[in-house]
Amino acid sequence: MNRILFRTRIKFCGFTRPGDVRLACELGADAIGFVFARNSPRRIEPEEARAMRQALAPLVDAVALFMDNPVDEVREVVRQIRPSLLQFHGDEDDAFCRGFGVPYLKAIPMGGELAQQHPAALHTRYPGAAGFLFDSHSAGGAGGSGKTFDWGRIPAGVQKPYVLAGGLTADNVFDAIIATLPWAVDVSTSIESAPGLKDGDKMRRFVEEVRRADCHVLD
Ligand SMILES: O=C(O)c1ccccc1NCC(=O)[C@H](O)[C@H](O)COP(=O)(O)O
Repeated sequence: MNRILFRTRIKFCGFTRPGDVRLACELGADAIGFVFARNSPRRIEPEEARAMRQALAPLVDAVALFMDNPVDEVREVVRQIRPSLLQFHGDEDDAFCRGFGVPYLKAIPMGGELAQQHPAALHTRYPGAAGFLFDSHSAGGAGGSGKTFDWGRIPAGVQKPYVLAGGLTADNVFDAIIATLPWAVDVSTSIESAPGLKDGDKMRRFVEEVRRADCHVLD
């Protein structure tokens, strides 16, 4: 992909307060993630997510995140929130992920066996995916850990857009973008003061560093 004038998209994930959503949009987020995974400290109910959905600025995507949720739960979120993208972190297969009529991202656990496979295996296993999200958790583990993984493990030759996630911070996102040239970056922990509570200064610094990487001329 030609990176001249490329703009790395930014997804901020795990919101629980409408005011944080408004601020994130003003600061330049392209997508806002709402977590419906069970046992997550950032999990919200569909009713709460509706209020935050209304706080979204125009042209900013709402992403609904799941991890092995029952089909009825996903349906209910889709009905109430109307997300533009779904994100699946569990053992969901392509048929399940495609079954809601909304484009989806499949999270790939970089601590898990899928990470070792040839990219063709990812495409074969998830032909309907709009893209992949490489995150630091192991298979069966939850995201939002604040931990990084070895970016060198991202399979070369992935044909779909991919999102880099896992332990990104304002201090490492410049290097992460230069090293991996992702379509987008996704962050949760490092822009928080506590799980689910976002911090304006941390979000601003993160956006500034992504913009700095986008202005960096590659050799
Ligand atoms: O955020 C969670 O609590 C969560 C729980 C279960 C599955 C996935 C989860 N989050 C996934 C995300 O999209 C995070 O933004 C991504 O893992 C990066 O998180 P972090 O390492 O904290 O920046």
